[in-house]
Amino acid sequence: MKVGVVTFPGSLDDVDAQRAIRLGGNEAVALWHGDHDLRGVDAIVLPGGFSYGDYLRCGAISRFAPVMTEVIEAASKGMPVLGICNGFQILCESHLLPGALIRNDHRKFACIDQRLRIENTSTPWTSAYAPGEEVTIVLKNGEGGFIADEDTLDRLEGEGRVVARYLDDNPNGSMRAIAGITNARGNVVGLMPHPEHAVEDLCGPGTDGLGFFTSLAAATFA
Ligand SMILES: NC(=O)CC[C@H](N)C(=O)O
Repeated sequence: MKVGVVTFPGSLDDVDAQRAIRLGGNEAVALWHGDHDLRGVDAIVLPGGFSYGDYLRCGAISRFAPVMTEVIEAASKGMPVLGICNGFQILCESHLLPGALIRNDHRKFACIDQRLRIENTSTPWTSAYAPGEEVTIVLKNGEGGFIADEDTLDRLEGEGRVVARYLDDNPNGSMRAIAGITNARGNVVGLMPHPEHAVEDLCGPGTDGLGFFTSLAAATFA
């Protein structure tokens, strides 16, 4: 599978995402925020970082990058898209996912190894996990508090669209301890923690994040 990773000005984790994609058995393709085509990729990762310096709100300017027109169109046709942290913020700003990410409730940047439960294993990004599997991956954000109105939260829960939930302490005040969600079709996933930083034993908290990238290699979709 060819997986494009979009680099925006201020992206930080694009190279780590490319490496994780390769370790997961896929080919990584570098895409630039100013691109007008997706170079034949089968899936897309919007990586973490501080795109456009987080000005206005995290992800608010990136949403208008030229490449996002193509990403939004491809996502609406079913292409798998994973937004990690800043990428999750961009997906919410683009309205590919509901809700918003706001400043952490404790007002500090959080950087920790975070325990999560994977609750939806039917997406192309999470099928390698067992339902309810508990994993530990890195979390690092300043605006990671997931919020949505009660109806939206109930719909996400009712339709099984909460992909991952925080265990132990809620690190940023996210409503219902939500760490990741998917769209109604299940192809677009936003995740606040960083699976691409937990793919090798040499560094980080083990390899629990690798499943996000091996899932994709095994996925078949229309
Ligand atoms: N690690 C990240 O992608 C951080 C995203 C964003 N800059 C924040 O602080 O919330």
